Amino acid sequence: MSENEEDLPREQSDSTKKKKKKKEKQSAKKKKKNGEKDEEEKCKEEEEEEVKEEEKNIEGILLRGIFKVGKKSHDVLLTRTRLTWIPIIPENPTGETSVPQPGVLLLQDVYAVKRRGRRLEGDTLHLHNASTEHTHIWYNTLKELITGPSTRPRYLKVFINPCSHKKDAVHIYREHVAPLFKMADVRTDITVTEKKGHALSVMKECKLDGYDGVVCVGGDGSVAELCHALVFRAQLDAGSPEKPVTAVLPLGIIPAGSTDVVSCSVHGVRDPVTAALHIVLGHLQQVDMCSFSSLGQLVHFGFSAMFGFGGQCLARAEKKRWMSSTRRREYALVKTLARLRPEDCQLSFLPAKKTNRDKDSGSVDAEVEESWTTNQGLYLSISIMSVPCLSPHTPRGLAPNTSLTNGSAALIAVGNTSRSEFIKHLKRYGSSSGQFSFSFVETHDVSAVRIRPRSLVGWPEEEESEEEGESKTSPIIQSEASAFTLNIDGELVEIANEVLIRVHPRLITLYGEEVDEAESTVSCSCI
Ligand SMILES: Nc1ncnc2c1ncn2[C@@H]1O[C@H](COP(=O)(O)OP(=O)(O)OP(=O)(O)O)[C@@H](O)[C@H]1O
Repeated sequence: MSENEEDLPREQSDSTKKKKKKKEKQSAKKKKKNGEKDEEEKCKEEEEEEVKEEEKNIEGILLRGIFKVGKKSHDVLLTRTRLTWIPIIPENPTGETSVPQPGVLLLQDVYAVKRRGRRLEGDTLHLHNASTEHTHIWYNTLKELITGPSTRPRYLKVFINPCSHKKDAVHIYREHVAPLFKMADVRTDITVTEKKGHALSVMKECKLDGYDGVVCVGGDGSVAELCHALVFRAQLDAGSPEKPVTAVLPLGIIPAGSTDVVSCSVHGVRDPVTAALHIVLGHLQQVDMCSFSSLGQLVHFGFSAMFGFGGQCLARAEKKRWMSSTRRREYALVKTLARLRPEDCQLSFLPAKKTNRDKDSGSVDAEVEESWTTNQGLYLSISIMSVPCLSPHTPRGLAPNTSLTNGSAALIAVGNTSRSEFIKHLKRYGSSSGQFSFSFVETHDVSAVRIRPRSLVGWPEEEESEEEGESKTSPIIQSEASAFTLNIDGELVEIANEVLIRVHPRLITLYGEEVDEAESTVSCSCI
């Protein structure tokens, strides 16, 4: 349990204020003339409501007792919604008495937390009483109140990717998360994944009935796999191969990767404790997702896709899996910039305002008329993002103009330009402003995007030979004109022919909340 300092409402001073307010209203009422009947009636109604509220507060006391908080005795009161402890101050021989300041804890915060900016931290309030019987009654009543009907999970399916980033996901879970789950009485069923696709295959078949949510401990790749798995499973269960179906279970993300974009977008920080506390407290946030399909076949569900620079960077990084993730990323960034080349493609999009979304069904199929805008040309980068994609590198996000639940995605298309201008554009993401104020950058709020590369040529010959002898686990980038690569939520995905991306409002629920900005803890010095 803890004391939430920011939320400390003062019950006593509240009621004094209410009485004062009541008196003021009564005297104001006396001054009123006969013609002001409406005003008078309104006052009367408000007054009655206040009296009712006060009565409710008094009646609502479930338990009352004397406990030691620290070294001092306190009068402790428990109602359905709060725990209040008022210091018992002995009367002063001079007759002067100071007004005791009560402490108040809202039960919605128990297992309770303190906020430090975006970070959530556990805190403890010890109530001491010598009587075992007395403390048991308090313990059981509190437990009953806290675990009553709420969005707090009681049983979670947990997936841990032991190979994420620094290979410390298991340690992060054991050290920072498991103790919080245990204290909050949350049971878990843990799978430590053995290979790529393991979480998806478990999710396709396991019984979901008993779980209140799913938890992913890993990086963006693991999150992408589980988000896809949750929506895909909902689609399977609903027998709806064509229409995406809203995921039944919420997903909690314990960040253990190198960038943790989705986690940052719903927590504002890369902090396993904050993430675990959002789960424990049942903070739910609905989030828009995209479906990626090609020639009528679903390829993936996800939050973001990058074509061109973002795809090329990831492809290079994946070939250097043996490097540390920071070095790998910097290497790929520098090398892709050095060999910057635009993609020749046809880009079509459906502006978001042209659609009549059916938010409840999570579908954009109810479009009034599909009025696509189509451009053909050379693009250095095309990004589609249904979430802002916050990270410590880009605190305001790669797509600051979109939000988690606005039902649309940001399309950011960067046309052909010089390397130096492109670098200027990239650098501005870190400083959070002006990244789109270039003549070669266009942004649109969209509900669908179609990309058709004109020629699917892959990498030039010289690069193929240079990358020889790399990790066997690297995704293969085909050099024949049969597929092109997309970076979908940090995962390399090959797509034959064209790709169609559609936004599906509120397709998934994540544990967390909408945040404007991520805590910036790193800076990239390589460009
Ligand atoms: N035991 C495993 N061995 C190898 N790969 C795994 C294993 N378990 C899961 N994976 C896969 O590893 C991929 C990358 O995982 P994840 O994103 O968690 O780590 P990361 O790539 O190091 O982190 P980041 O994306 O933040 O850099 C995912 O596609 C996941 O499916």
